Amino acid sequence: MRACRYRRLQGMCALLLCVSLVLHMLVASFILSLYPPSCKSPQPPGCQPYTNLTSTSLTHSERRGAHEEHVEVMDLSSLEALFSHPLYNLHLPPSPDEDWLLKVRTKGSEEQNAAQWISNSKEGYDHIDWNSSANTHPSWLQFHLGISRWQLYQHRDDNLPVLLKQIATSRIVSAVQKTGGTQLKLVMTFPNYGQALFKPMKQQRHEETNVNLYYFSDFERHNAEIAAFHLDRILGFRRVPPVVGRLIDVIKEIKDVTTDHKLARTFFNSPVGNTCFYGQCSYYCSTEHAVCGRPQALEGSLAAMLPDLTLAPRRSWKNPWRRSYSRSKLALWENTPTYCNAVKKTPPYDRGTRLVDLIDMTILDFLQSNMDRHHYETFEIFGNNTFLLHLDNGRAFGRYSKDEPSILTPLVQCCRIRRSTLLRLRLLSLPHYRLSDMMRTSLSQDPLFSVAPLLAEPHLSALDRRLATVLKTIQHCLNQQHNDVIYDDIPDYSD
Ligand SMILES: Nc1ncnc2c1ncn2[C@@H]1O[C@H](COP(=O)(O)OP(=O)(O)OP(=O)(O)O)[C@@H](O)[C@H]1O
Ligand SMILES: [Mn+2]
Repeated sequence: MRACRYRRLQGMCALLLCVSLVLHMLVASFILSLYPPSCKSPQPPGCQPYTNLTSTSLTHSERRGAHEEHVEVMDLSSLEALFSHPLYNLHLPPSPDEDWLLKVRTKGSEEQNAAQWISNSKEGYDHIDWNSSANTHPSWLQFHLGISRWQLYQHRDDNLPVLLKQIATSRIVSAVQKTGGTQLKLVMTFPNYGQALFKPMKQQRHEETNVNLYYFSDFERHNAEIAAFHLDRILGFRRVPPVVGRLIDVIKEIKDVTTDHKLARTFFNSPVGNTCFYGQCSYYCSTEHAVCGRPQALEGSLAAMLPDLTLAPRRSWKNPWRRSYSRSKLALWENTPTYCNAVKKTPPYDRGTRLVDLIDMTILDFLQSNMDRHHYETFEIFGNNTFLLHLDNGRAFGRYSKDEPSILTPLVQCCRIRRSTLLRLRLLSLPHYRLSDMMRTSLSQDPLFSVAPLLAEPHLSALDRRLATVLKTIQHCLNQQHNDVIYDDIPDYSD
């Protein structure tokens, strides 16, 4: 650990040693201590599009004949054209050193460049033979090292398809329950010490949320987590951690490998012989809410884990437009049309990009009809000048036959939007780049597409309908001659 020193965490080697009980983190910190800054250069133009990931661990019996043909022919060129558009390739100045989440001093790294970190052979894990050269780093580590002040990954990040494929196909060494939150989720670990957050399928994709359920009683949907990642990327935000679908064998890949005895104790066989489990959590962890394989195969979403909180602490913020989470009470914003005036004067919304970042998140949530954005998180090290993490999208895409106008309230009340966001939204409303088409194409790259489309067609059409509503709302703001509707974050770009 001699060379270890994170940016602005000088002298924190002791802290890193404290947390080194977690082996994968220890490995990460060794590597980070050697990491040369030059590895973060922007991606070269024309690098690989997000490669097709359909050839994963799905068994043939899981596939549907007619649908499978479709899998092979999905044309990625329209999505490729979108991602080649100048609005996705804006020339931004290179990020200064302090804009990287994890970064180390280069001093002293030269003599260690040749060194390799050798792991004690631990059962189930790969032998580590990484050194300080970035191309030996596992994809999860490259992902962590690529997180910056303004985004989780770069546009056309070469590592993204590699990371997704690794999460979708690598052997699962361990699966333990993640505490916190209301619903059952597992942290899965791979042989290269990478980790992902697993959320199981709880609802068939074509089902709509029961109209009598309040939003806070709605189930979470694995396909919503996957679709949110694709939607966020198509919107050009890159603020949702990479998510991929996977068919899990609940016995071989959870029960047999878990060290979580509380979780193991909740496995049982259903009356028709499917293997089910329910884990322990505050609301939805009981025999009645069990998740079941068919008979062992269970669909789920796997989100790449963010760097551990001890390495990259996050701050949680209350959303000023959060719902009351009560059946009878309205929140203040719901009956105060001037609510935004007060928010605009309140730090951190009174300066910088925080308000327009919140509007970006609002637009993502209205499009996917996610009412469950009570909090959002940021990386603490970046202070108030940073992007908002779009975590937890499990309650999105519950209904396609109805839109939820109240989600758009921050935009309606504040009449403010980033110019780059507005221009991309307009682009996505053109026939050539229609949002629903982009989403259909993008989602076809997920491995679970070979079971069934991740979003049913009515959900895709709802996206176009909701996008038109967003654009109409902005037009209404402009017509009312608000003089500060557009926050011009790209003054050099002419449309
Ligand atoms: N990809 C990720 N990497 C690391 N931590 C994550 C990731 N996604 C979510 N988390 C953390 O895990 C916690 C629970 O996740 P999430 O909110 O998705 O679960 P949940 O059960 O839906 O929670 P809630 O009931 O509060 O909505 C969050 O507070 C978040 O900080
Ligand atoms: Mn949730």
